Amino acid sequence: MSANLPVIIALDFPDASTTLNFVRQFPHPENLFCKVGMELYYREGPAIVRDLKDLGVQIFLDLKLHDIPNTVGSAARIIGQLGVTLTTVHALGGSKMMAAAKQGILDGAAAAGVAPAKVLAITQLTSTSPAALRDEQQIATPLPESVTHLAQLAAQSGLDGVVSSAAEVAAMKPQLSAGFKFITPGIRLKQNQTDDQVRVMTPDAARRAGSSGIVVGRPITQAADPVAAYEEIKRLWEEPVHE
Ligand SMILES: O=c1ccn([C@@H]2O[C@H](COP(=O)(O)O)[C@@H](O)[C@H]2O)c(=O)[nH]1
Repeated sequence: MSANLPVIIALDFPDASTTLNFVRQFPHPENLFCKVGMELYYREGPAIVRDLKDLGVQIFLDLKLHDIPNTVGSAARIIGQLGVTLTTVHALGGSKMMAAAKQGILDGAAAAGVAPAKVLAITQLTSTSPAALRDEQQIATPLPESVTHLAQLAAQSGLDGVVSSAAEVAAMKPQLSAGFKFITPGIRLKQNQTDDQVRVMTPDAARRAGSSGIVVGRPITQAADPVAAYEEIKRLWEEPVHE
């Protein structure tokens, strides 16, 4: 996996046929990196991962596991067999749960003879505002510090990176080792509506902040011309950073 990943398209669609028709409109599906989330996976199961892999698509399976360590470890063992590139657990599940997830992925991958997925910790969802963190979760720590703390916990638990808003990356990156991944959803172009996202950034600002990869759903999937929207976001993401 290179230092900067391609734009990851969130395939938040209700079923396989809608998803595969969407992917097939791209001239080179084999160059795509796509995210399969709960909606699609709960409907279609591992078959959708196989179908996308058959088109050459690289997969981020974003199921955000969050349960007791034994349950997460067992589920991760199954995910590990699928041969996906990235997968997620919630950092708030704790260090034992994260370590169990990582071990489960390694065990599953070894059993299936595939490369193990990198395991990312969800820190604070990009739809969470500082006010919600304080008033709903009753976490008094400021949001960027909470994200940095959870990223350090994820690293100590053996995980490969985190999911956060790009807005937190510049502050936490110096405190984590080289190679640790910062994958950032909540990406919007200036003309896009923010929808339910709160901590948003443009693709070029995310790149300058140090994101390793951006995840983009509705600005591409709901665009009048998804291929053109993808190409524009990719152009901004890949724009050289001038120091
Ligand atoms: O903190 C998080 C973690 C995951 N996501 C996922 O990313 C995409 C974003 O979709 P948009 O349509 O671009 O808003 C979606 O699949 C989420 O489940 C996130 O947004 N924030």
